[in-house]
Parts: sequence; structure tokens; C-alpha cells
Amino acid sequence: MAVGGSASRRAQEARRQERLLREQWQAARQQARRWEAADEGERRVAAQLLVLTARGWRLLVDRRWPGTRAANVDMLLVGPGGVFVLDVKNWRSAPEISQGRLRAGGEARDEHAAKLLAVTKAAESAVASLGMSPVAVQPLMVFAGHRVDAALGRIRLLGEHEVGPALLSERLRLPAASVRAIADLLERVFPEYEGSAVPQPQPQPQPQPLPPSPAQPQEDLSDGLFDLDGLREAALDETLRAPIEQWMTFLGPDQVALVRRNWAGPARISGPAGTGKTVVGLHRAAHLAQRTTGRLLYVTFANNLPRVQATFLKTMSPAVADRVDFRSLHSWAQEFLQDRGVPVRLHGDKAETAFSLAWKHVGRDSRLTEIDPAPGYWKEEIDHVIKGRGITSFEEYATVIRRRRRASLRRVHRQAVWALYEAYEALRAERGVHDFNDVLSLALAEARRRTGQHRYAAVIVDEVQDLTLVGVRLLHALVGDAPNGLLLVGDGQQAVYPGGFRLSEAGIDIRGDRGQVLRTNYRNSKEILDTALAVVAEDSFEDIDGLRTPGRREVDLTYHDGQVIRVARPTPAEHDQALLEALHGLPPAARADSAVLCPSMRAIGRYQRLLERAGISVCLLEHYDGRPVDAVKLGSYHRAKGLEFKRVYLPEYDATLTDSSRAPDTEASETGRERDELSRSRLFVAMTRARDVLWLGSVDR
Ligand SMILES: Nc1ncnc2c1ncn2[C@@H]1O[C@H](COP(=O)(O)OP(=O)(O)OP(=O)(O)O)[C@@H](O)[C@H]1O
Repeated sequence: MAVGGSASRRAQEARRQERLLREQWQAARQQARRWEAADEGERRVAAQLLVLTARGWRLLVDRRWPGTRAANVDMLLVGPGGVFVLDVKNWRSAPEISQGRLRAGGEARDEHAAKLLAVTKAAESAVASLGMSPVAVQPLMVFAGHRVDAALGRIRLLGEHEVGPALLSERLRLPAASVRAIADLLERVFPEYEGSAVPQPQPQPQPQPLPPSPAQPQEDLSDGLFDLDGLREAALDETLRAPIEQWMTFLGPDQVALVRRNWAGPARISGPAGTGKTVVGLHRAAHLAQRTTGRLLYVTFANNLPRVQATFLKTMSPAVADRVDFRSLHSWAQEFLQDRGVPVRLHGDKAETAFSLAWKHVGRDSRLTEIDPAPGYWKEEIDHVIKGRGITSFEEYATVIRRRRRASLRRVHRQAVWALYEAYEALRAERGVHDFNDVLSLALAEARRRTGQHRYAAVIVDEVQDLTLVGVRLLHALVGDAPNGLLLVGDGQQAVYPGGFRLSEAGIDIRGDRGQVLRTNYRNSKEILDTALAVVAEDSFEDIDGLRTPGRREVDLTYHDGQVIRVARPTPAEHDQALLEALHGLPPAARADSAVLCPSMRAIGRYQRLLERAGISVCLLEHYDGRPVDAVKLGSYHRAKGLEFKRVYLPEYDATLTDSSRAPDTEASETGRERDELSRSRLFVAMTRARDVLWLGSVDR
């Protein structure tokens, strides 16, 4: 479309909105004047809000607060932007916020904020019965006669001129039917006082676009009491705002209950892929941020996921988004050490060199090669078993249960591993560098040294199965067993790293209702989920609570179409051509919601070149932050963890599966079986990222 065409259409829309708003504004002013129960300040606020009622909002004025004898609620407003609980103030002095306290005219006014928060809580409880998350209910204090735009915790403070435009600028959360259902419910829960009704205009049908008319002279609608300007600006942008995702406002009943629950100590949410664990974690973060004054830490193992999750929270609950730190565990730990003045020199490459030398000196001619000749297996043993569990003596290592490690090691083998470990540590220390595990161990020692001095009110850990035991101990040390302090979210079936641990080994005791399981998959279609589950059907797994669970799990599905497309070609070139054809066949907008996922860095490099040469824009997952970009996403199975896409393409998806992996009864070494199992888990994770289409490419050699 020509640029000139779209600019003229936009100007036409602007004129239409202007005309509509003027009519609505005239009507609102008349109605506000007729509202006799209110004083002048309230009438001016009402006029701003009554304009919204002509644009699909419902305004409930002067309602009784259930469960109290005399207390009232000034206004409840329900509209496309969510639910707002309003307290209108006609104070002579402007409000001031200082050190988290509300003041006016030199006096403390905290009780007004406390009352508004209590009413908001009552409104949250009411709408929870409709599946609405508490994060979509927002308290507002509106000041007649003042210009204000500030925040006091979760309460937004707005002046009479600011309130209308601010509400009109909210992202679209509720469709018209939900607005009606929620307003009807609130009308019942917060009954009307006698004679308090404000006459409400019926939403007017939106007029059809008119042909462009010559510019009309601007009628001055401002009569000293009322002011249209701010609303005009916000209304012009209204049509451009995209609605936010449904799950950012409405949850399943089991999810809402978890978001709002009070836990007396550490808690855990588990459940199969796609059951909304992260969604609950994000709503919980927003909910806790609304209820506390401290900061929250939301941690995952992966580097790119925190950026995506931060973007989601900002969209979902902008008022509290800056109170939650989204971090990957290692980057957070490094910063923590830096803040505490603990020297740390993380150098992955030099640490790798130290290991290679140690392998050369004491590994490759040792008894370890009887079990597995590849140094990688023994590097994992050091990383995930010895250092990952914080083991510092041979006596401890000699008897430790090596969770999720298949090869059984006799004492001589453990001695050989220990010799390798000691050589590695000596060579690493000689180079004066730390590895990733050292960073966590140092941070744990520091966190334990100064307990009670940590700045987090709560810590939420997502994809907890990816962490090591030391990592989990570290996060536990930040909040201890405080009520609502630690929440662990994850699924043992999606473990993509070797080794493992049990929560009891981290000193975390999850009792009774503090261990919760979600069971409804909201993401995948049946066909896609069945295909993914078939890969891990024979792999039972032990989760961090120590329970063994079969690979094929019972999951409830939400009705949802989707398909698996299998493409087999005789040569890699023909296979790649089929992938390109599939991507070229998508409308440009659909590419943005598609991902090509690969098992290795080499494959990523290869497919990046292939796609770019074919003129397909690519966004690497390591640069993706959850905001829409007009490009196909490309990344590893690991980096896709926790994410989802409408279409997922897995080129040569079966190349990492060995024969024993395809047919698990086939003969394979213990370490080979362990590797195969991990490959299947990773493939399972990649497949379950697909919502609507899963494309499986293979080469029939
Ligand atoms: N209540 C809900 N209503 C509608 N959609 C939902 C709801 N809860 C979750 N979803 C959808 O399901 C998807 C999966 O949710 P989420 O990523 O939280 O699952 P998960 O259990 O963390 O998945 P995984 O373990 O596979 O990473 C969400 O992105 C969202 O699209």
C-alpha cells in the first residue's frame, strides 16, 4: 500500500474520532451536571469518566463495600483496559509522596491509601470467581483540582485532567462481553446506595467513516470546569493499540488460586509442558509485587528467557514491572558478588583449557576410559555432580547418589574422577580463573555469611530442574523459609542438562499444599503433544521431589487445532529446499511467529546462512526479547526453553537420535543410554514449543 494512502486514511480516522469524542464529551458534561449527590470536583472527574462510558466502559458510582457497615467505594470502572477501583479526593492541597508515604498539606494521609488497597482486595476476590487475575485490578486515587501523575506502590495517583486520558491509553485487556460480565458481577457484590446512580449514556454505535471534510473551526469546549484536550490525544491512539494476550488477564481456576495463595514457606509448582507454570509464575510475581514494598527476583538458568519474561510482565502489569528483577542465575550471582566486593574472574575458555590439560595428564590413560572414553562425560561429572552439588571431599563423593547419571561407578572409578577433578582445580587456580560453578559457590558462601541482609522480598525460580543443587541452595539462602518467599517452578521431564538433585538435599521442605501440580495444557494441540510424548514415552524420570513419573503423562487438553507435518527427503540439499519452501509459503506476518530450532551451534550457523541467502530475515533467539520482530526466530533447543511459537520447524530433527535412542531396547553403553535420554528430552522440549504447526524434517539416507 502507498504511504500517502495510509496517511490519508489515518487523518480521516483522526477526524472521525474527533467528531465522536466531541459528541460524547457534550453528553458527559450534561450528565455530570445532573449528578446532584456529588460536589463540583467529583462532577469534573465524573465527566472525564462518563466519556469512557460512551466508549464501552461501565462506571459504578458510590457503592457499598461488602462486609462493612458504612464504608463506601467512590467508583468502580470496568472497561477494555481492565478493572479500576477509584477513590476521588477533593483535597485543597496537592498530594505528595515522600519515602513511600502519602502526604498532603504537611499531614500524613496513609490511611486513605490503606483503605483503597483494602477495597481493591475485595474487588480482586470478587473477579477471581470469573478467572480474572488480581493483576488486572488496579487502584486509582483521583485528585479533583490538581494535576498529578504519580505512583504509590501499586496505587496510581492521577489528577482530574489526567485520569480520562490515562485510562483511555491502557492496553486492551477485556472484550465487550467480559466488560459486561465483570461489571454485572461487581454491581451485585458492591451494591448501590439509595439515589447514588449516575445517569449513564448507552454506548453509541460507532459511526461509519465519513468522507474527508474540510477542517472545521475548533469549538472551544472548555468551560472552565471541563477539559477535553487530554482525552482527544488518547482517543486518537486508541485504535492503534493491540490487545494483550488473553492469559495476561484471565487464568484457569487452578491458576488463579495459586497466584493468590498464601504459603507459609517455600512452595513449588510443577506440571507437564505447556500447563501454564510460567504464566502462574509471572502473575504471582506481579501479585506479590503489588503486596510488598521490597524487590522480587525472577530467575532462570537460560540467558535469553529473562528478557522475554520481563517484556511479558511489563505488558501485563506495567505498574509493578520495575520492582521485579528478571535475571539469569549466573549473571545475577556475578553482580551479587561484585556488589559485595568479592573478587571473581569468570573465564569459561581458560577453565576449558584447564580441563583439557587435566584430562591429558590424569584422565585419558585412567580407568575412566573403561566406562566412557569421551572427556565430555567426565567434565559433566565434575560440573554437575561434584561442583554442582558443592562436594568438596572425596569421602562425600565416594558415597553420593549420582542422580540421573546412568553409569555406575565403583570406588576405583570415583577415585579416578576425583584425581581428574583435583588436577582440574589445580590448573584452574594456577590460571587464576573461575568457572560457572565457582561463581555460584562463592555467591552461596557470601549469601550465607550475611543472612538477613538480602534485598529480596521473594524469589521465583523458573525451569528449576535446570539448576544445580548449589544454585538452588543459593536462591533459598536469599529468602530462607519466609512465607511466600521462595517459589520453585519447573518440570523434571524437561531437564536438558545431566545430573540432578532432590529438594530435600537443598534443605528445602515443601509440605502439604505448598507442592502444587498443574495439569491442563494450554499450548499444544493433541497431535503435537502426542508426537512429542511418543519421543519420551519410555523414559520415566525422577523429579526434584524424588518422585518417579512415567514418560507418557496424563494431561488435559484445551480444545485447539494443530498439525504435525513430516517431511522426509533423500538428500540434505532436498531437505533444506523443503524447509525453504515451507517458510517461503508463509505470509510475511506469519514468519514472525515461527521458529527454526536446531540441536547444535553448528546447525544454527548452517541454517542461518541458508535462510539469509534465501532472503528470509532471521532473529537469533539470543537477541529475542519477546517483542514482535518481523523475522523467523532461529536458535538451539536449549535456548527455546520456556518459549513458544505458533510454528516450529525442526530440520533434521532425528539426526541426534542414535539407533538405541529410536528403539530404546537396543544395546548401548550406560553412558550412551544417558546421552540418548538427554537427546530425547531436548527434542521433547523443542517439539512442545509448537502451538499450531510442528514441522519435522528428516533425511532418509
Ligand atoms: N489460563 C490460560 N488461558 C489461556 N492460555 C493460557 C493460560 N495459561 C497458559 N496459557 C497459554 O499456554 C502457554 C503455556 O504456558 P506456560 O509457558 O506458562 O507453560 P509452562 O507450563 O511454563 O510450559 P513449559 O514448561 O513447556 O515451558 C502460554 O504461553 C499461554 O499461551
